[in-house]
Amino acid sequence: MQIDLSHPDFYNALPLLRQIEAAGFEAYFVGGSVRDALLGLPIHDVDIASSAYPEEIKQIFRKTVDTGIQHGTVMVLDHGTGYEVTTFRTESTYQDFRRPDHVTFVRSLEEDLKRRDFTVNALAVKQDGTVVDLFGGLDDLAARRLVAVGNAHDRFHEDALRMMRAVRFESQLDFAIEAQTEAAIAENAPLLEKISIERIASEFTRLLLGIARKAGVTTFLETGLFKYVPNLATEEVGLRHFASLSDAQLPDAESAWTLLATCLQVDAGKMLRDLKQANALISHVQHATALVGALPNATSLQLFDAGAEAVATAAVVQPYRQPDFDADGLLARYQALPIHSAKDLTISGQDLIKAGMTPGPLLGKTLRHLTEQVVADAIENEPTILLHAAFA
Ligand SMILES: Nc1ccn([C@@H]2O[C@H](COP(=O)(O)OP(=O)(O)OP(=O)(O)O)[C@@H](O)[C@H]2O)c(=O)n1
Repeated sequence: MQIDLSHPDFYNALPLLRQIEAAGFEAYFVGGSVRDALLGLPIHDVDIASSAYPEEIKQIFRKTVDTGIQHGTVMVLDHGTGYEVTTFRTESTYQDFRRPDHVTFVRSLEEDLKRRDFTVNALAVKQDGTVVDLFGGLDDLAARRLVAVGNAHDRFHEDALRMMRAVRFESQLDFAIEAQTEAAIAENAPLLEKISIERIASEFTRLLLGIARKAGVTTFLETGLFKYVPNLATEEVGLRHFASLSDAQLPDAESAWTLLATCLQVDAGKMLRDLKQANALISHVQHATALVGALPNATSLQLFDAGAEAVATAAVVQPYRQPDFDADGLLARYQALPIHSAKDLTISGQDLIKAGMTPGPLLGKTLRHLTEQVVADAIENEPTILLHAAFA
């Protein structure tokens, strides 16, 4: 089987593979880019695996950076682009079920491929485009099947995150997880407790954004993986409800978490803080969740307080909960608000002080009160009217 390597990400890296070969070593494209190219999907980073040891790679190329040399990865700089070249390796002791404690470099491609997670991720491509398929990955790709390489229990004991990767790939690629692999996930699900929350949450977010979200969430439930994720462990009913909604793909993490939080009826802020998500995401989802909870009869003030981003997210999310919801109408209502920020008031705190108000809590309260009245269209956003209302 040959693969077309005309995609610029592969094509531009071909001289590197040739140079490694010319020095007497093997070099292949491996991992997700090979899988995605064969599926006709856009590819991201190309990974190169080689029989050359890191020190040998550094001798072959003039410009290199030691990005992860203890794990065998050296970045080769070529015309301003960096390519990660990783030495074939095996991992021998796996005490924390997360990262290999000990990496052993090997010269054999087979040794390297057999420690990878799934057969579709264990394909290698030579510089002439020949696909090396030692574990049936091509058949599994064609059948859209996710199968652990070798013994599934061993693969999940080596790295328990792979169980989350399985449900993520199920959703992202619309693959089915093969029965023995799925049974091994159900059996080993408690190992997830050893994995950092950030890594679990990152895979879960990708699951939420996949094209087969319903299937991914269902397997996440059926295998019991959910029991080992903070805040989701007690939410089986809400997760089932979530899985029953429209399967249309969600556009971004904000809408995904907002839809989930409203289905689970949990405090979105707490859930996302516990899952160690970024503050910007937490704040966005908190506002959007509050608004979605108030729809379809949200007041102008609720729209104003939610803000543009959260209103846009609510307009995306609500139709999943209520298919006949008028999302455009919601956006139009927001656009039609007299102001969109307290800064849009035609007077400022300084103006109130100049007019005789003492700086302090009353000033803030007054500005808020004026904002509320303008948003509700009770008074006009006009300086003399606002000043009059402030001292009324
Ligand atoms: N827990 C893991 C992570 C990665 N891999 C192997 O390392 C490759 C690269 O991993 P990564 O870049 O994390 O994921 P991809 O499979 O490339 O998928 P994506 O780019 O969609 O994350 C995988 O294809 C797989 O062969 C693995 O065996 N076990």
